[in-house]
Amino acid sequence: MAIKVHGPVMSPAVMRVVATLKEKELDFELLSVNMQTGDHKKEPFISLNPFGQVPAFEDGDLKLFESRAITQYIAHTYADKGNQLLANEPKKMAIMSVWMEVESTKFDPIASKLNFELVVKPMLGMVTDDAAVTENEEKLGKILDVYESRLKDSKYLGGESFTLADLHHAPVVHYLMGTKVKSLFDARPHVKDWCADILARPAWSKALELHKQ
Ligand SMILES: N[C@@H](CCC(=O)N[C@@H](CS)C(=O)NCC(=O)O)C(=O)O
Repeated sequence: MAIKVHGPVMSPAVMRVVATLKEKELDFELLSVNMQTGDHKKEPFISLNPFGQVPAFEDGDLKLFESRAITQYIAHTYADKGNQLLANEPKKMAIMSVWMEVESTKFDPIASKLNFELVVKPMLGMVTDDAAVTENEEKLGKILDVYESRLKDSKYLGGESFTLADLHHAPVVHYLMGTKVKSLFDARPHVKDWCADILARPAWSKALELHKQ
């Protein structure tokens, strides 16, 4: 049975899953969920994710939600397909997990808030809260200082090879690159190179092609 991803491809959390499937060269079906009409808060979607958020995911009889849990399932289950996205031994895996946690608990809340203020609100004709932008730019700068120091010593966050710890950042980094917040990434040379590297991956370009459809 085909892998199914439910959710709009413009959503960063959906893109996290789509990029992983592209890295793994897996076929999948993308099923749209109309968030404007609130379909993510109603049946049948709510049976797939009781929290009413995209994405939801199906692989045969397995149903999952939470994008980072889904990417880890894909990377483990399809380890022999496409590009390897996991570290290959327990200590390296633990370091990779550290940076996956950093992404989800430290980077993402701040970066997603900036994405909401600077990308989503203008798209929806809403007014950007400049004070919130300033406050979160300051917070993001401090987080990126830590990234800069990590990436001085290590090509990727999890180690010397690209892993899910890097991939999980790609969607929000992609959107922020089109905003004034890009200067925060560019001001830190190792962070700048890392962003260019993770966004230049063929799988990421293939995932972005879905935005055009
Ligand atoms: N932790 C969740 C977050 C998912 C999430 O925030 N999805 C957003 C779209 S990117 C959403 O569904 N927002 C609508 C809502 O929260 O009602 C994940 O990674 O899957």
